[in-house]
Amino acid sequence: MASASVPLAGRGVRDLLRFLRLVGQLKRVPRTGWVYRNVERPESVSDHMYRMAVMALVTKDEHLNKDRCVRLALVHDMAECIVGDIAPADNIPKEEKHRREEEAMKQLTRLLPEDLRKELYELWEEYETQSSAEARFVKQLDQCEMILQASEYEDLENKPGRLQDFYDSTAAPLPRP
Ligand SMILES: Nc1nc2c(ncn2[C@H]2C[C@H](O)[C@@H](COP(=O)(O)O)O2)c(=O)[nH]1
Ligand SMILES: [Mn+2]
Repeated sequence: MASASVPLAGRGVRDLLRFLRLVGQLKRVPRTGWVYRNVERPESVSDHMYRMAVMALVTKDEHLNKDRCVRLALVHDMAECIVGDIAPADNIPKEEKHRREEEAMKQLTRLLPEDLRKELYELWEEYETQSSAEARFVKQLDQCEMILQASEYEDLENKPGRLQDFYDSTAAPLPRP
């Protein structure tokens, strides 16, 4: 929350609450990939980002700034509270997906004080442009979290292999061990 030493004025509080209510919508955005495969009670986008943040938290790699990885994980899909969860099957051109998400991040962060606006927008941009080792690692966590979730759904349904395409699409050799 905003610094206790500099309490937000009336409008600032209202805007912060608007921001938090928008972000709260992520709890109710189901992950499209599972919806399309008729998974029962599919996880939400916030469920996905939460476990990615935990995965980053338990990472041991002295070459990475772990705190930055946790922050990147928590912000990377934040735009989906406005744009929704666009899956490859939606066939939305990546330029259009980027335009929608960029506009959503501007709309979201506009509700924050300048310093926080800059911090969150730059985190999102770093992940979107994959411009750091941390961002590239978090992208791998994104894929790892998805296939871990796929395996859990297969176990829950006792249907091994039903979600094989989620594994196949991430099969490209990960550049990190
Ligand atoms: N059927 C597939 N769906 C996929 C695949 N890769 C991602 N997805 C889904 C998962 C999410 O619902 C959505 C986007 O995920 P992000 O975390 O990138 O926002 O698309 C896949 O290979 N097959
Ligand atoms: Mn994601």
